[in-house]
Amino acid sequence: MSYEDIRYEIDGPAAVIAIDRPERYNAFRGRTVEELIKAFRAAWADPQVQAVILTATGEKAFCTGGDVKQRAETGDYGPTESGMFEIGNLHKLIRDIPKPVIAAVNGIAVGGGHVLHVLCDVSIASETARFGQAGPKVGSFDAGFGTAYLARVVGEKKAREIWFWCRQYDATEAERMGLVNAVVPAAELRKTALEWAREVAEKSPTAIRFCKQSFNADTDHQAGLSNLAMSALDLFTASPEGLEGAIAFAEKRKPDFAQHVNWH
Ligand SMILES: CC(C)(COP(=O)(O)OP(=O)(O)OC[C@H]1O[C@@H](n2cnc3c(N)ncnc32)[C@H](O)[C@@H]1OP(=O)(O)O)[C@@H](O)C(=O)NCCC(=O)NCCSC(=O)c1cc(O)c2ccccc2c1O
Repeated sequence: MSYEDIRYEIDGPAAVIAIDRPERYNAFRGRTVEELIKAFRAAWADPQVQAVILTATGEKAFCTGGDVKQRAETGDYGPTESGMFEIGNLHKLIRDIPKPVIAAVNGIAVGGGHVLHVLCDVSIASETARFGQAGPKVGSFDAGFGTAYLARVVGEKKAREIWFWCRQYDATEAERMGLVNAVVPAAELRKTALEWAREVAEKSPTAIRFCKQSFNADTDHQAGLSNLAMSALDLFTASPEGLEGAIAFAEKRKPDFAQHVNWH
């Protein structure tokens, strides 16, 4: 399978999936999401693969969510083979693949990119990583799992702070709030993620599968919430208020949301 926006390789018992758009801080467009889905499905089907590592190329960014420049240009996240923007299906796949998914967060994880690492089973961060949500700054919101599951991870108060204030948190703060499992020097990130993959690969795959499905069962109702949020997002990101956020980002200016205040 050939990929343009990601890299896929097998390293020992692990499939390493890396988002490869460093010039856009590894933001995803529709094609990126489609390729990630293909890669996760390939990893699911491959009996040699006992764990998946999700990471990205370069030292700056893990993933900065939706490609805001693309959205400012075309009003959407660009063309795909299927004709659909399947981010909701990618979220479900990361949860449903019956193998542990390890996020190796090599840089900034923001917006929809932050949601991706939150959905992974465990997250290992480089000391240089930064974390946060950005939707309300750019006229978007990656709700569903992005809000409800985050609240399960860090608690309601912290999740609301993260979403409403759109601040950034360094790796030490992320570890303190239970958002990541370990923090390592940048140069040791891939080695550490592979060590975790090798260690978990020695365990019973069937026990792991049942454990993962059992953890998921408790929050699977959030998939319905995610469907609803994605439908709402389709409408909101194409609205004048949504577009103002994306266009302001592309024009490197502060968005003017004041004209859209409407509490009725
Ligand atoms: C991530 C930053 C905080 C980094 O700031 P910093 O100052 O370190 O770096 P720069 O701002 O100079 O960025 C360097 C370079 O990268 C480009 N870039 C960064 N992020 C993106 C991006 N998301 N899309 C496109 N390009 C990006 C940036 O323009 C610079 O390029 P130059 O050519 O100018 O050098 C900061 O960059 C930042 O705040 N980025 C935006 C983060 C963001 O708003 N992300 C999108 C949130 S919305 C979202 O993720 C989303 C998710 C979904 O699942 C959806 C589902 C359905 C519909 C919509 C969805 C959706 O919108």
